[in-house]
Amino acid sequence: MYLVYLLRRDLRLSDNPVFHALQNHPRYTHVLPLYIFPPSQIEVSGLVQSRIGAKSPYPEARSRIGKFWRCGPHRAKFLAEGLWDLKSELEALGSGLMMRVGHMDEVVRGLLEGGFGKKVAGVWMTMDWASEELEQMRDVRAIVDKAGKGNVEWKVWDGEEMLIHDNDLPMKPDNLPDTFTSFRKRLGPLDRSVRPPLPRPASLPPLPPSTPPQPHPFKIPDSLDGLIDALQRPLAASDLASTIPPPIDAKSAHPFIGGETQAHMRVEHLLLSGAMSTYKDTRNGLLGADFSTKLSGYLSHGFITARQVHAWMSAFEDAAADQVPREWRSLVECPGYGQGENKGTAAVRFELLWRDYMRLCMRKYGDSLFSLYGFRGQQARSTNELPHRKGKAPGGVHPSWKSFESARAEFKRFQSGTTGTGLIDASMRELYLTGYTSNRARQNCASFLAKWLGIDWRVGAEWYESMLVDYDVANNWGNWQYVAGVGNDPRGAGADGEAGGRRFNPVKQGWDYDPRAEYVRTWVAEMSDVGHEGDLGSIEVALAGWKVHEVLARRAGQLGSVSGRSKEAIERLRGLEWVERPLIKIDYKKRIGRNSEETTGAVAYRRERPAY
Ligand SMILES: Cc1cc2nc3c(=O)[nH]c(=O)nc-3n(C[C@H](O)[C@H](O)[C@H](O)COP(=O)(O)OP(=O)(O)OC[C@H]3O[C@@H](n4cnc5c(N)ncnc54)[C@H](O)[C@@H]3O)c2cc1C
Repeated sequence: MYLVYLLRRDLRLSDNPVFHALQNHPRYTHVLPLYIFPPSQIEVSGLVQSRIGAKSPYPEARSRIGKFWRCGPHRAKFLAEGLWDLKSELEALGSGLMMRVGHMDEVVRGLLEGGFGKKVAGVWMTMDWASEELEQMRDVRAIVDKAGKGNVEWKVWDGEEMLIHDNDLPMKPDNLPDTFTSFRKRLGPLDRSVRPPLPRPASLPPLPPSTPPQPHPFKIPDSLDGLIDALQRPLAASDLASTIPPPIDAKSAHPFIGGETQAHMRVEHLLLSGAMSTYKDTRNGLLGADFSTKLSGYLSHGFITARQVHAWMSAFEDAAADQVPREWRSLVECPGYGQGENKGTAAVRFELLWRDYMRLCMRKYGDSLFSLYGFRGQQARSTNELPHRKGKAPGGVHPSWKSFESARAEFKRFQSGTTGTGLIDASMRELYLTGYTSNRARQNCASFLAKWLGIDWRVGAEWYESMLVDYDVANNWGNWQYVAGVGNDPRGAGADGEAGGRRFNPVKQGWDYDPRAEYVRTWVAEMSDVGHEGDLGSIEVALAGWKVHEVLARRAGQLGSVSGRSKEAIERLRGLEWVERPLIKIDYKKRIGRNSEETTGAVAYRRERPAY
């Protein structure tokens, strides 16, 4: 009796309910773990066999509005690494992983009607609440019912990807409060509500003795490098690559390899190095690998679960060394070991709850996750608020979003990091080049696009979907909505500002979080020398390029006080189109200390307009 286990975002052995249940299973003699590349979500044409005339039968996997690749090169690589890791871990247990291309229901039909004959007695998968994934599940179920003729067990397991299990929530997802704070308050102390993770299986049933081949025209590569190449090759030609000058000496904040093994190593590193304990103080950082956990990519692909992170932090806090993998025993020597929850571990849990909350919002609001007026639009409709009639969009959101069509050129400059606003440009270039950018930078970029440029925020969300290594349906679209003022942010759609609600002033945020313009200098090659000596005038230029003339004029009589390198770097900016003509000039004046503008010490800020 064979079982087919369809994997999606549960690409791990430990804390996996299906693998857990399959140890010594009485019914299934053979199990086929199967990963299917969905051609609408990831471009599969690179997996076509290189024969003359061979062509992918599927349309390109592009986004709805901006027509970007839905899965860009960074995530494609991270996914391939994770699949390869899972494959070798499964092989070590006497099992394996089969990879295929196609619509999930087609592949399952092929196995039930052809490949395995009548030997398949079960098809299992884990739950995923995103709308495309729900549809996939419905389609597979229909095939199992039809082709299985009642003889095939169909089972959908809880994916266990939440920190708090559904059954332990004090409310049903339909009654989820519309603010995170109310949700958090209703949960009570976490320790009682997080279930322990499931152990890694010690053994698994073997693969079926033979597995049907991948149908023509596709071929699954037999090496990790081959798989990465096949997934990245079709994505290669991008006109942005020629627009973004390569940064000098920039190091990715996300140099990590995909997969469960690496995910565990990352948690080990965070605990051993103390980075988990200092997280609260460092989390708004912009540069380096350890200012935040960088667990998002591992969580998004299901290489690790939130409750594993919680459990390992708890083991560290409670001096329960037997609860962590054996190799981590040097944990006992780390500062903070056995001293209970600290500021850092509490803050990580808090963020993991945000993750749960975004998932629950997706369940509550379904497809309005992707609609222009978002959750607020749906809330307004359900309360019979019909503000459109009064010339307003639902929930107080300003209605005049520019469409992608009408704002193509502006969007291109946003994408390529040539807006003229330093923090935004650095982040957009970092995203394109590495697949990662910090939460602080994401908030600013989303606010810049949606609230300052007034462009349809969904195009930004699509671009993030394409570029992010850690793309996650609920987190990405939910956070974009939140910042755009159409999601569950109580201050999101107030009266302030033309586009409605709270918005970040990216120049002020630059001064607050990148006060020496190191982040801008790292990613914006044209700015690499601007401000490197820490003089405030050139930092001002790095953060708000259009200030170049003002700063040079201010210094006309005192240029001797600025070194040649800094002065030349600023002067070189004068001819640059995107510096001279920024997309928008956002006002912010820093109050200059008494000692002169060259002071780099403590500074006071004056708000020119509401900024957060
Ligand atoms: C516009 C925008 C788009 C985003 N898109 C994504 C996305 O596609 N995938 C994604 O995982 N996160 C997304 N986030 C949330 C957040 O920016 C990332 O989770 C975080 O930057 C990842 O880095 P980290 O793992 O070091 O996070 P840490 O700061 O170390 O946080 C720990 C974990 O908590 C969770 N988390 C942290 N912040 C949030 C948040 N605001 N909402 C939900 N969960 C959170 C993540 O799982 C993260 O790994 C987005 C945020 C914004 C503002």
